[in-house]
Amino acid sequence: MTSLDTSAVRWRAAEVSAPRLGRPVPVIVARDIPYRPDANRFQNLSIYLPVTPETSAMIGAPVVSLPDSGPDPARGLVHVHGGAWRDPNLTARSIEPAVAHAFSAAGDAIPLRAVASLNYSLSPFPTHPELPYEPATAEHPDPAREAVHPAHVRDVLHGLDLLRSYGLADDSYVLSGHSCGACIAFQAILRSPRDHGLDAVPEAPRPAALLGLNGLYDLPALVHGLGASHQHLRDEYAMLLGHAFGTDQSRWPAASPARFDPAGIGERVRRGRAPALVVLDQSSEDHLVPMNQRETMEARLREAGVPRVVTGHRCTGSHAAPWEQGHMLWDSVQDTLRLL
Ligand SMILES: N[C@@H](CC(=O)c1ccccc1NC=O)C(=O)O
Repeated sequence: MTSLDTSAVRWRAAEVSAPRLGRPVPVIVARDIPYRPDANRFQNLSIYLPVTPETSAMIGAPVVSLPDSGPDPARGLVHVHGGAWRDPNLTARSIEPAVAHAFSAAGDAIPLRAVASLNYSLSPFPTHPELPYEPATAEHPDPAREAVHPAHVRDVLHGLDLLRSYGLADDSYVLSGHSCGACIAFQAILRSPRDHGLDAVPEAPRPAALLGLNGLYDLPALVHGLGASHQHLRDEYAMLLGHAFGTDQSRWPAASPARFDPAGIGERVRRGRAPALVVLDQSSEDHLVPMNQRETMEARLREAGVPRVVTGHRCTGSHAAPWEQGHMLWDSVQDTLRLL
């Protein structure tokens, strides 16, 4: 394997903000660290740290590890953004409002030592209002927007492997995902890298918990089981899932976390590859995702014998509100940390 040298990226001082916070919050950040040797523009991740005397001293230094967690079992958050596998305007930066809330407390009150947010290659989006991309007719090919499953989850597994090399250990972090990002996070943890065709990539560090927010888990049901409230989205979902998973719908169930073999999920929990805690939160006012996505996923996890499957109640309002507002995502993470 080609070795990966990410030391060209350096820690910097920056500010992040959230709609409900009166002023920006200072952070230390390393942006867009590539996790593949010949990374496209989305094969990278960003890491945010609270400002402390130790992290301030890192400004200007190359990124070679996560800061030491010290004696306290402070934890990390790793996030996988949404955007229907296709929206180039929805990136790893969508975690910033939640980071602002997380790091707005003073010093010792901050319960996280680091937040990492992953970008990953996207699928074509020919009908995007400002940035349409259709590989067949594109003037300039853009490999970063031509991913088809399992390319998205492979990217995320490579990103988690880079974080492992930086010191991310088993049980040291919560893995969260919003919308399709929840799908990808669950695909990455509830199955092995080998199941996704990655023989050379080790298992991801085990998250202490998985947190799914307004998540997509059952792909066939997004076309054939939307229910009356979301029925009008049927054609849109058929199109976007066709780009992300291929138009052969017989392949969609095997890619759906809510349809993974329960015995296989149970086995991964017993072998210590999947967490004993999963929190699923779905806004009942979400105009893009019906409640049955969470319900089906929850039922499958219970059937698989995951020790604690908890329904979160922080997500309200629109589909994007949890990350746009930041506080819902952060409250969900805090609830999850309290359950550990
Ligand atoms: N602007 C986004 C909206 C979106 O994220 C989305 C749309 C339909 C169903 C699910 C969505 N998000 C899941 O990641 C898009 O249309 O790609």
